[in-house]
Amino acid sequence: MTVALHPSIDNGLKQGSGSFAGGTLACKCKDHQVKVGVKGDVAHNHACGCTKCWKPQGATFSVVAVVPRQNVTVLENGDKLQIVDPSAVIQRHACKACGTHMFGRIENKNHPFYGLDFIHPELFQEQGSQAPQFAAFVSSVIEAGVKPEQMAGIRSRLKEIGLEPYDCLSPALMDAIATHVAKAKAA
Ligand SMILES: N[C@@H](CCC(=O)N[C@@H](CS)C(=O)NCC(=O)O)C(=O)O
Ligand SMILES: [Zn+2]
Ligand SMILES: [Zn+2]
Repeated sequence: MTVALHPSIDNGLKQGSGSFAGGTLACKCKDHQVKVGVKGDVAHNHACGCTKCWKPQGATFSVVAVVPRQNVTVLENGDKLQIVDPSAVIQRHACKACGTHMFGRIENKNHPFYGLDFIHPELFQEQGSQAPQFAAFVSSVIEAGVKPEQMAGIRSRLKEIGLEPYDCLSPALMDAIATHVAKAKAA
């Protein structure tokens, strides 16, 4: 049996159009959906295995990407949003009714990723946003109940669909974090 990772990637990656102009994220409620507008395409889209990122029922990974925070606007039913964990680095704004995380925001101005919001591209009503590029925090799925002996199968399935598995972030993002830290230390 094929390992199920996430419904939007289990049948292979759907490549982005390369010219995605942005769109609207909608929560899973049947009515009074929370809607969030996003300008432009996403970046660093990836599968995340951590326990904090929102994933649909039955998924092992979330699919999450970043956009500039100034490109994110709550359009409808913002009164249904609440912050899941105000003490977390990423403040995830979720729909109180259906639990879907609509955007995650970093408020610490000294954080390497300050200025970027985290969103789940599967919630776009439109097609064509950037495809996932890699898998992050892969070992963390064990914290959510995956057995260690399942990990070889999970990593090999991720590679098969074209997502290099990392147990933290991708080298590009780890380099960006280290560069930020080095500059802060030098200042
Ligand atoms: N092993 C931990 C890792 C959590 C973690 O560090 N997640 C990353 C990727 S989303 C992060 O940047 N978290 C910051 C936060 O959740 O606020 C878990 O699965 O809960
Ligand atoms: Zn909802
Ligand atoms: Zn995560």
